[in-house]
This record gives sequence, C-alpha cells and structure tokens, in this order.
Amino acid sequence: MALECAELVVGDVLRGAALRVQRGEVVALTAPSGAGKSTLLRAVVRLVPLDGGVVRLDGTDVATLDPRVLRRRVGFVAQRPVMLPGTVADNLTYALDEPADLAAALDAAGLDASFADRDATRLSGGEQARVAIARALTRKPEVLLLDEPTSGLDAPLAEAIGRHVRELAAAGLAICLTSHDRAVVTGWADREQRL
Ligand SMILES: Nc1ncnc2c1ncn2[C@@H]1O[C@H](COP(=O)(O)OP(=O)(O)OP(=O)(O)O)[C@@H](O)[C@H]1O
Repeated sequence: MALECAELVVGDVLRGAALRVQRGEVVALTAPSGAGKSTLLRAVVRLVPLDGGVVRLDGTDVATLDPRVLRRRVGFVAQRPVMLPGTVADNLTYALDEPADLAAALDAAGLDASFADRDATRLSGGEQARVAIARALTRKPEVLLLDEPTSGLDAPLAEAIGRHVRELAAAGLAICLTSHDRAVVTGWADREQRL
C-alpha cells in the first residue's frame, strides 16, 4: 500500500472522504464538479489542512512528515500549475538537492529536450501543464497526483501523456488523477474511485 486516505474532513467540502492507491496502479478519482476532488489531492500534500481523518504514506501519517519531504515523495500537479520565473530547467531543478535527469523528465511529460532553455512563464497552458508533470517527476516521487492532467491538451498530446502515465505506473509509481474526461478515466486508469 502506498497511499491511504481515511475519513478526511475539510470544512464543509470533504466529509469522511476516502482514497486508496497502491504501487503500480492508476486510480481515477471522480465526482461531480465542486465535490472536492482537488481539495482531497491538496489535503494529501498538506496544502489544505485537515479538520479530521488521516493520510498515510506506506503506513506513516503524513502529518508527521516534513512537508518538503512529503512533497518530494508525493508529486502533486495542480490543474493550473504555477511557473516560477526563469527557464524550464530552472523550474525543474528548483529546490532539488540532487542533479536530475531533465531529459527523461521532459520526455515522460511529452516535451522535447529543447524545452529546457525556454522561458517557462511564456509557455502555453498545455506546455506549462507538461512542465509541471516533468517538475514532479524530477523529484522521483513514489506517488503522483494529477489534477485534470489533460486540461489544455489536444487529443494526441493527451494520449501521449496517458501512455507515459501508464509506463510510470508500470515502473512502480502509485498514481491518482482526477478527470471529467471519460476517455481518460477508462483509458488511463486501472480503476475508478468515486468520491
Ligand atoms: N481556496 C478555497 N477557498 C474556499 N473555497 C474553496 C477553495 N478551494 C475550493 N473551494 C470550494 O471547495 C469546493 C470543492 O472544490 P474542489 O476544487 O475541490 O472541487 P472539484 O471536485 O475538484 O471540482 P472541479 O471538478 O470543478 O475541479 C467548491 O465548492 C469550491 O468552491
């Protein structure tokens, strides 16, 4: 077991929510718009405080982990990721202690290696979304949380990212994504968990 959320409460948004994602599997977290999917993912990495419940990473309550360590072990890619000023390479290596394989991270996110030197803040929304995935991957996470990973991507690009997501799961990552796109839920995920 990699990630387990039980009885999560966040204000009036989440009431007793639960989620389990094991190593090697892709789980699609689904619910109507506004039901709290993003809030749940943000609570996992402690960007939103919990009013109740527990998030465990390999059995350890994440509340006991240093947030920096937690966010390295659990990569979170927001629906509208924020690019820091500087190049894509700067964004990929920000706050990283060890050298990273930027080319591999860019490739897994569907980006050409030449993107490393581009100004990150001037990329298109879809390109920024892919840089955000690459940024999470340079931290070699055990769990990857993707909030609406295909928003801003055209169908061929979304399919390419989907193939990479399947490869990452096959390599042992535990992946949870949210999506309103049924093609993503049925095509990328091993199973669907309704919130
Ligand atoms: N920072 C915030 N402050 C106040 N309310 C918020 C905040 N973020 C989200 N909410 C509210 O929490 C509820 C759940 O939002 P959330 O984004 O988690 O839902 P979601 O299921 O991911 O929705 P969608 O599918 O539309 O992205 C919504 O009513 C939203 O307005």
